[in-house]
Amino acid sequence: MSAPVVVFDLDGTLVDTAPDLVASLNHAVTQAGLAPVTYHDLTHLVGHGAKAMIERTFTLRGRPLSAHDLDWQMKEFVDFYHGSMPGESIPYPGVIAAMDRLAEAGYTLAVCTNKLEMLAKSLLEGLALTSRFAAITGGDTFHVRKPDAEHLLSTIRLAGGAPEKSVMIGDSLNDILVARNASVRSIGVPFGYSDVPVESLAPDLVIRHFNELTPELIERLIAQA
Ligand SMILES: O=C(O)COP(=O)(O)O
Ligand SMILES: [Mg+2]
Repeated sequence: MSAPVVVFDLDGTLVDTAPDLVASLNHAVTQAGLAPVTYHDLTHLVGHGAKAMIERTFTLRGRPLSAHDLDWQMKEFVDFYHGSMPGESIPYPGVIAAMDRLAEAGYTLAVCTNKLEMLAKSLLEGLALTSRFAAITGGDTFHVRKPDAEHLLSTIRLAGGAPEKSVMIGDSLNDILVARNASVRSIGVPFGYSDVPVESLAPDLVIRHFNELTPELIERLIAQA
């Protein structure tokens, strides 16, 4: 019988990556003459991977972006971001202790992010978190990514778990949608980068702080499935 699996979104859920995302995005777009973006802009830019974040920035600034320039921007962004890791990114308050509690209770942990897998793995390595996860998947690991159910289902499968005994924890629409599409229970967190209140995304549950994330909470959520 497989252990319950708790799947974490990365940006805005497991780790506060905003300062480094803003710095790396601005490193790229300001070279094309765009005015830098702010932390506040990020809530409208993050969640669909680096390519979408760059495209959205050019749209925000009313500037065209050719396929060639997008490739150049992606290289500038990825090289700068990868080179600066782990930078100022820090795990959210209480999440390390929560993962300790879940692991001690025999739970399996995984990461399912739309960040490029290479960047996600490099960041988690830089934060010495890699060994905690049975699976780490990015927006480019499979042929689909969140909110496509297959991204989450494949992550759970890779972690050796079962969807009906899994919970997805995330900060944005893609996370709650991917869980719903995969018939997996979902927990929303309000401190990430969503452009709407996480409650409005109708997760199965909202926790205000990772101190609330306990094996008992997960058991209750899975039992309701
Ligand atoms: O890279 C992004 O757009 C963010 O991805 P995530 O919130 O799924 O971790
Ligand atoms: Mg997120």
